[in-house]
Amino acid sequence: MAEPPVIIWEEEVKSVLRYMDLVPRLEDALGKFSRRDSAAVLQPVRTAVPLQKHSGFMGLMPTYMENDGVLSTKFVCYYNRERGSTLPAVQATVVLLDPELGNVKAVMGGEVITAMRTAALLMAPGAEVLAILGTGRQALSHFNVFTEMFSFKEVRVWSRTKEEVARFVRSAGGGVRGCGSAEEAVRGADVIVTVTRSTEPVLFGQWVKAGAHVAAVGACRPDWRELDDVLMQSAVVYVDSREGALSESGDVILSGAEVFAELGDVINGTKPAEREKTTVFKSLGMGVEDAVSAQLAHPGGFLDHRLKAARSQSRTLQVQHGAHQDDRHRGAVMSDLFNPLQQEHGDWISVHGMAAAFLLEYNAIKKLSNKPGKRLCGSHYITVHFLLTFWLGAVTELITTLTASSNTVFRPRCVRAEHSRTVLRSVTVCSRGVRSGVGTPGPPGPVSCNF
Ligand SMILES: NC(=O)C1=CN([C@@H]2O[C@H](COP(=O)(O)OP(=O)(O)OC[C@H]3O[C@@H](n4cnc5c(N)ncnc54)[C@H](O)[C@@H]3O)[C@@H](O)[C@H]2O)C=CC1
Ligand SMILES: O=C([O-])C1=[NH+]CCC1
Repeated sequence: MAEPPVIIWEEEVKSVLRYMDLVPRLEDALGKFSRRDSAAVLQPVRTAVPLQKHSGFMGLMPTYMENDGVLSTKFVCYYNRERGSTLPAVQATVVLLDPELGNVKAVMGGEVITAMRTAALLMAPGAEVLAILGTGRQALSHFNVFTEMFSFKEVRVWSRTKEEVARFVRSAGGGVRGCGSAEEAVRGADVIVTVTRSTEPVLFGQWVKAGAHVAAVGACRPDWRELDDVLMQSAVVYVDSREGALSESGDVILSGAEVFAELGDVINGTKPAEREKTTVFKSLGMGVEDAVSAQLAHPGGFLDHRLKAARSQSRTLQVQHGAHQDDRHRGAVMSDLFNPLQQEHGDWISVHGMAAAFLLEYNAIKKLSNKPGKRLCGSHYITVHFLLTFWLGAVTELITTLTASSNTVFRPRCVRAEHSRTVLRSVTVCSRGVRSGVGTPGPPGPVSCNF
């Protein structure tokens, strides 16, 4: 008998998903998609059911990743709202199924997934000025990921009303310049993100600096536009899916622009990233992006430990969002390395590790001291004590941690959180250097680091 489906609310998804985990998986998924290997990714073009009365669509986005055993679909409703409307433009739910039995395993809030996986595709290392047109949900997720991964000298934002701009500047927590016109925002910008609900162009080629990168995220219907013909025809155009762009993107279809490549082609190295030229990435969103995001966040998935921790109101949330800002990256790296490290009582485990270390040390010193003519005292004793405590402490703590979080009888029931927030911190810092090959913290490589 299949288990009943688990419901995972938006707040839970939010506390589990992090760009550090998402980015490499999206990169992998886009690469697989562009290889058109049906056992890797099977993803038909989104089916859009018109919701005439409400000026919207319901999109159905099924995806099957046979090799990875992932079957999912997203239901997403997206709207062309009236001016001044405060209703959301996008509402989404992701459903994960068991590909063998066909039962629903999890029903998950899809809005955080949609916001994060869309923003995570748009990276621009080396760029100095970022301009965002639009101040809604996607605008904020793009701002968050860009400023988390890169350091822009200037971030500008424009929207249709001063109030919206002011609200965005407030919610972004400073470091953003509100602009009075779209032109003012984009002139001279290295990266421009269009995240509006507009159905007419809001960005014009004559404003765009040569060599800039434009990420066009809105305009997801064949008769909706965000970019004008001049820009579309003069830029090198990248898309997420060729089939998708040719059936859904007004910017591509109505401008007659040629699609140069999919992002996955660039990831696979089969098409170049034309860094010197003006580039447009026309994003429409793909089911496979939702599938890998949902797979990460669902029970039993790679981040299961975080989900459990989030559900039991663990301290994980404090590590992620709270006082320990610098632990955000470390925490993610830690979970990459030792996943699934699941200690809610990390300190409890650390104490056991330390106790084991002291026992070993006691025995070692006793043995040394018992050798005839080799009695330890004074500075020798202190040196041996220090070395043994340090190394044995680190090693035994790690072994205790791994054992306690393993799927064996040695794992105590109470063990649920990510790691000790005090004693294990030294190990966390070390592990970061080991993984990245460098000693200093830093973000991972971006998905489309190519622009
Ligand atoms: N490519 C993708 O994967 C995805 C695309 N989208 C699309 O991104 C766009 C933004 O989505 P959200 O941020 O969720 O919407 P939202 O409603 O939160 O924000 C929309 C923003 O666009 C502005 N806007 C609305 N009409 C405008 C117009 N005529 N001219 C200029 N600005 C206008 C609003 O003032 C607001 O700042 C939508 O078109 C949505 O369909 C959303 C999710 C994923
Ligand atoms: O991929 C997605 O979820 C969407 N694309 C356009 C609106 C929603």
